[in-house]
Amino acid sequence: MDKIIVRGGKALAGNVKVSGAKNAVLPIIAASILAEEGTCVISDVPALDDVRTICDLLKSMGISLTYDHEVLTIHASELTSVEASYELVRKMRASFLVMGPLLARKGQARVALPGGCAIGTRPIDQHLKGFEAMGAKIEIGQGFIEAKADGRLKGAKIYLDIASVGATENIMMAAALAEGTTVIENAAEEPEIVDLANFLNRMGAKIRGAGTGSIRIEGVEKLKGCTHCVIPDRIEAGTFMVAAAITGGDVFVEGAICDHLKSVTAKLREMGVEVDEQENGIRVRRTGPLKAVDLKTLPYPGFPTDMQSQMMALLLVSEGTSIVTETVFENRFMHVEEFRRMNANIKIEGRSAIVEGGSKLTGSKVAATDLRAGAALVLAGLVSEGETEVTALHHIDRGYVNFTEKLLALGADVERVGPEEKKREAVVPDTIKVSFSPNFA
Ligand SMILES: CC(=O)N[C@H]1[C@@H](OP(=O)(O)OP(=O)(O)OC[C@H]2O[C@@H](n3ccc(=O)[nH]c3=O)[C@H](O)[C@@H]2O)O[C@H](CO)[C@@H](O)[C@@H]1O
Ligand SMILES: C=C(OP(=O)(O)O)C(=O)O
Repeated sequence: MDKIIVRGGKALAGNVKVSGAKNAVLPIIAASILAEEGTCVISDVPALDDVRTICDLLKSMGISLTYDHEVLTIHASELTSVEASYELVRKMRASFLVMGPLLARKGQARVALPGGCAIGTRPIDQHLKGFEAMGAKIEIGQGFIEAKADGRLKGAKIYLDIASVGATENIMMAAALAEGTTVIENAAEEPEIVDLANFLNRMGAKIRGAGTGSIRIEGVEKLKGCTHCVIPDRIEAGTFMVAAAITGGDVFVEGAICDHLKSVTAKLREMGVEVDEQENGIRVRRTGPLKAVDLKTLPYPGFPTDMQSQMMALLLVSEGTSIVTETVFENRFMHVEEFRRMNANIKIEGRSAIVEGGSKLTGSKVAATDLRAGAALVLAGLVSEGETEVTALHHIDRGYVNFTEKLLALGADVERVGPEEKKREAVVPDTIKVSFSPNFA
């Protein structure tokens, strides 16, 4: 079993380059299924386990893919199967995003039920409601969801009860090939939705309003391959912003898009951290003490749930009491128990965690309970006394490219050890560009 070993006490300094966004690239790869002709060439594709999983899923459907220097080439015309297996959907819930494209292109799809995960039950009722409104018949049985359309899907007006990111994406992809116009109201507004809409429009779709609560999609008859560059990962960027702040460091997060990180920037500034928004990235510096602040997770442009645990690590070393309220996922406080092993003083009251700052964190053996929790434990380790060992790294590998190598290059005392590490073939070049051989072929 691999582990990350962190020895606390080093202030991070230097330049770190942000990789392409996991949550943008996954729906984009799913959307490539819609291309009946031509090739999709997607650049800045991060070498993540989740990317491998969705590529394996497309391969299992007869689609061929190649990956070289962060460029993924997809030939989706060869689509032969409309099924997504339990093994692949179980590994990663975003696999469910193939349902909309399959249904739109082939008129049918059979996708394993995604189920819940550590952070919540995560139902898919809004996705299904959208497909049904477009005329699909949905059946659930034997652990699968089967959807069938009689001919093309029909454009519809769909109001989402929750501004779900995944439902907005799945419906948008399905509607791209539907007959007539679809309007999604109370749509999610995340930057990843905009990136997906840009990709679809390059394929020939007619989508307007992505990034607002109302998206209008005029269905077209055919979509074809295109080229696209994925947006930088705002959550990875935010994680390194916190790494700079927690260690009292000075880090330039290269490639971070300031607009995508406004809520994180605002909270860091409230805490007394210097954040300098530049054209090609964000510089984060901290010289003084940190003030406690309250925060509440919300859909974009609110504070992202995917930054909640990293921010909690930072609040642990601030002066005073902070209240962190999680409104997006009902069970996203699993990291609290792990932080407590490091001497953190946190109380949970319903959907809020009362974080007492100022305790001296001590290194300990802890386990990642989800992707962001794993990153947050490493961040806490950077300022803990002694050695912290973080296990269950498969969570971190889902969403961070070369996490330890990037921290190491910023001066952290961190190493990854174990049998998996040997297989990863990671190289750490001067510039910390990706350096991974995922071998998708
Ligand atoms: C691959 C990807 O992009 N993952 C992101 C995406 O997940 P994901 O797309 O799964 O998140 P959603 O926006 O759908 O979920 C938000 C809330 O809506 C609920 N819900 C969702 C769909 C539905 O049909 N019914 C329903 O009740 C969920 O249980 C959750 O409580 O957005 C989340 C919220 O920003 C992020 O934390 C995830 O990192
Ligand atoms: C919750 C996350 O991802 P997913 O939706 O893929 O589980 C995340 O990226 O923090």
